[in-house]
Amino acid sequence: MMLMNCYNHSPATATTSSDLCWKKTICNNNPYSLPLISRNDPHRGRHRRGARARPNNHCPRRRRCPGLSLVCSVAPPNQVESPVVTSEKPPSNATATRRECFGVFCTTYDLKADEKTKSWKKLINISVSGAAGMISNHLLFKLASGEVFGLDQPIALKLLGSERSLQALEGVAMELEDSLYPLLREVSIGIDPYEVFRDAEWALLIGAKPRGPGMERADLLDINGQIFAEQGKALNAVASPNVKVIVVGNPCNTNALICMKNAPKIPAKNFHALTRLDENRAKCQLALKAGVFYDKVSNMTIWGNHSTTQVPDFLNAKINGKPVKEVITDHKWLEEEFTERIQKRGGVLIQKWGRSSAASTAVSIVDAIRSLITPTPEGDWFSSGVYTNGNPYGIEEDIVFSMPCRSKGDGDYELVKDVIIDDYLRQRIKKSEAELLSEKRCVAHLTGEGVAYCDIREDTMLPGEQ
Ligand SMILES: NC(=O)C1=CN([C@@H]2O[C@H](COP(=O)(O)OP(=O)(O)OC[C@H]3O[C@@H](n4cnc5c(N)ncnc54)[C@H](OP(=O)(O)O)[C@@H]3O)[C@@H](O)[C@H]2O)C=CC1
Ligand SMILES: O=C([O-])CC(=O)C(=O)O
Repeated sequence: MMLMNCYNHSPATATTSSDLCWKKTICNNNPYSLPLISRNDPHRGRHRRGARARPNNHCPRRRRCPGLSLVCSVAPPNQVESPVVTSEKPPSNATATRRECFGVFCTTYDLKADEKTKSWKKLINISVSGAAGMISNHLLFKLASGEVFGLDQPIALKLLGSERSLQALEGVAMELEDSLYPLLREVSIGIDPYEVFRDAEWALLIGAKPRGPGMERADLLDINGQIFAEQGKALNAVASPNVKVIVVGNPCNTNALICMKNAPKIPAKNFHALTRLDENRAKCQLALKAGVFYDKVSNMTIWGNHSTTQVPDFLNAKINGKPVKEVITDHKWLEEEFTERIQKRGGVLIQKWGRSSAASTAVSIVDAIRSLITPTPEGDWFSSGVYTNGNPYGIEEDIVFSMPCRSKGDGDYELVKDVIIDDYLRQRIKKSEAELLSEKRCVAHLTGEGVAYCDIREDTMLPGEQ
């Protein structure tokens, strides 16, 4: 084992030289943000592999907190000017290039020197936004445990928060420290996406503003869209060129589109909007109705938007390898009750639980990742919100739409060709398509496609809204 780094202390927590190392993204206007240095630290002066040497006393340079670099002003939702979509890092972030680490994760080890770990794969970087939120609170521990990427895959977690959540983010990082996960080799926290997304191989974009009382869907699209435009630019500038991006924060399909459009260097195919929770919900309800365990339900597609227009496809789904309609003969239930139950499941849960699905969402993010890194079982598929260009179903191009996918386990996917689309399905797919097209018009100012025009007629809902 090689101990390779220095230790810094937060004024609030510094005790002895061998205590935790506290390095965090800091803000000019935050006096708490300049960490003290332990001059007694025996390891002072020995640096982490790949880290830049610091100025003489090891004090990290002050860095500027960029906040949101908005690509356009927030204008009335029906008339907004188009920004220039650029992949350049805004000048205000110019100094923010140093890698961060947190606490015990500032220590690095030579994995190849240890019998138990020398056969492990190369460490991968996973960036997570909204890392202090409810979903992340479940997800991060699953990632760290090895249940997602495997027990021979060491990981680095790079956690993105904001000024408002920085303390909470430290709490999350402390819990990760205290969990002693063998595979978790690095943790860093920060509020600058240009820092946190650096070299990311996976970006799990969870952070988003929830819709407040009286807020129109168009407002939500604009506010969250700006976050995802900024994060797209940051990914474009600093992430691994083949980074896989899973957008969870709502409205996730259009957020994924915005993110993708602002990251022209990253293949469009690499962007996903999470609809796996909807797929899981649909499998559960079909299993319940058929009186079988839910592992008997396969080929479950969610078509369209992660909203109440989504279409859970009972036509192509199977139970014990048979078409659902042969097993569940109450077709009225399938068309009406089942469909609406899935579309509104999130809202019912909020009524019972008082907050939106967090644990099951985290599980579905795990499922979504695993579906991309393990070969899809023969004959089956999974749902993901992906870019429609070149789709074989006649769905309008240039939107992010949930469709059936298969993967060879290499992180990539292909759309499934052999699905049946009848009039019922087509009509409903069209409705979700129309909704996504109108969402796209509302955010044209964020995708670099001109002046936004917002004509959302029905105020459609996220699954969690009623
Ligand atoms: N696709 C899907 O299937 C599902 C999607 N979701 C969506 O996932 C998202 C996160 O849910 P959850 O973790 O429960 O929510 P939480 O409210 O617990 O956390 C959300 C995080 O988003 C960040 N956030 C809040 N407001 C803003 C803002 N104005 N600008 C930037 N970031 C903000 C906050 O992080 P910070 O303070 O660090 O900025 C916060 O930690 C929501 O958008 C939710 O609707 C939820 C369930 C299912
Ligand atoms: O609406 C929300 O925030 C929650 C959500 O997406 C869901 O439960 O599917």
